[in-house]
Amino acid sequence: MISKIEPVSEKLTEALQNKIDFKTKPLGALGLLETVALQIGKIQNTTSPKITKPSIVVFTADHGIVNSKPISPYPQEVTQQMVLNFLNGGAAINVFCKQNHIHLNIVDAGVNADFEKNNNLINAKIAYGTKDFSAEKAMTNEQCKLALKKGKEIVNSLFRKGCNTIGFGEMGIGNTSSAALLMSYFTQINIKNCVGKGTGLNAKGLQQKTNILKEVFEKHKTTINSPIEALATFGGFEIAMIAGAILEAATLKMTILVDGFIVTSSLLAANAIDKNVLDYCVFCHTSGEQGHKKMLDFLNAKPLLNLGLRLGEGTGAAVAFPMVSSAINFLNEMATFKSANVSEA
Ligand SMILES: Cc1cc2ncn([C@H]3O[C@H](COP(=O)(O)O)[C@@H](O)[C@H]3O)c2cc1C
Ligand SMILES: O=C(O)c1cccnc1
Repeated sequence: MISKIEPVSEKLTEALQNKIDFKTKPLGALGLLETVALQIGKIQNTTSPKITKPSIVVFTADHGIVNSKPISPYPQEVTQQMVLNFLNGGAAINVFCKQNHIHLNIVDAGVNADFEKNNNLINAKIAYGTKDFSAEKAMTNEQCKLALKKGKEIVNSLFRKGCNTIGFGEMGIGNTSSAALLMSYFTQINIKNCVGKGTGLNAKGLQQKTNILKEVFEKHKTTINSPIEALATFGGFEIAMIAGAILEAATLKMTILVDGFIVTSSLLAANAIDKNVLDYCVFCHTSGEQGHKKMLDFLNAKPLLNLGLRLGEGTGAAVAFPMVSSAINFLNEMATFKSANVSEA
């Protein structure tokens, strides 16, 4: 695949670093906020970056494996019920987006239900859930490519409406299993070290899930020859759509707010397609799902927060957003030693 994502420009790196260093504070004293300010300055290729129309898009879909194997404590219908909860404003992501003035969009990427027409729900349904990957590939390569394309189109449309900062979230009962399989494939970490408790399995349930996913991984691993085939084999529609969304956001030089375990599994696929994508990623938090820290280490990422969140929906991105705003604001608004008449070291 030809790289469409340009690496960030280094043209203003020195000017940005000087601007950061001349602010009225000890050198480096704003820690990771300085790293984020420098990164977004490079992404936007300006020493005065701005956040415009910050948005989070939650992609939702169902997983065939849920109805055949005990990999999640919750039943499949929770996915569709949560979509209605998102539309009614009652989920965690609704609360945090409202609090932080982030535009929220919900996408049906492949939920096993039909929804009444709703202006707040984008219909990008590929199918009524994926196939059961313990028996066959979760989706065809064509469905996977379609999911990537729809993810790209959704981001492109938000970009055209003025959004330059975007986070992604997901909802899909069973999707920590897909994410663990993708993690093992892309990082080469043994599947047993990728599987976690998800929505809250006990020790016995975790052992069961691990055994099931080990078998699934062994069944398919030799038939996968590309990142797209990995996504198609292990699913789900929301994860593939987020991978397409991430690739488009980076192509358009948007700042990407990376959420937790599931979204980072999409990023692993996007990174395998085009590693320049990482230049555009701000890592928002370390999820409580045990594999996430290892994913982040694989990507050399230093996330902003570690709150023990293990929810998904984009909540880590929404909660970290004010910190990203702080990074932009100190860069644009703080006085310099000279302007404020403060003595330098
Ligand atoms: C009520 C509820 C709300 C959620 N919001 C996000 N998830 C999260 O949990 C699911 C993945 O965990 P597993 O693989 O164990 O099923 C995903 O839907 C994810 O977004 C939720 C899960 C539940 C139950
Ligand atoms: O970190 C996540 O994205 C996550 C963790 C557990 C359950 N659902 C999502």
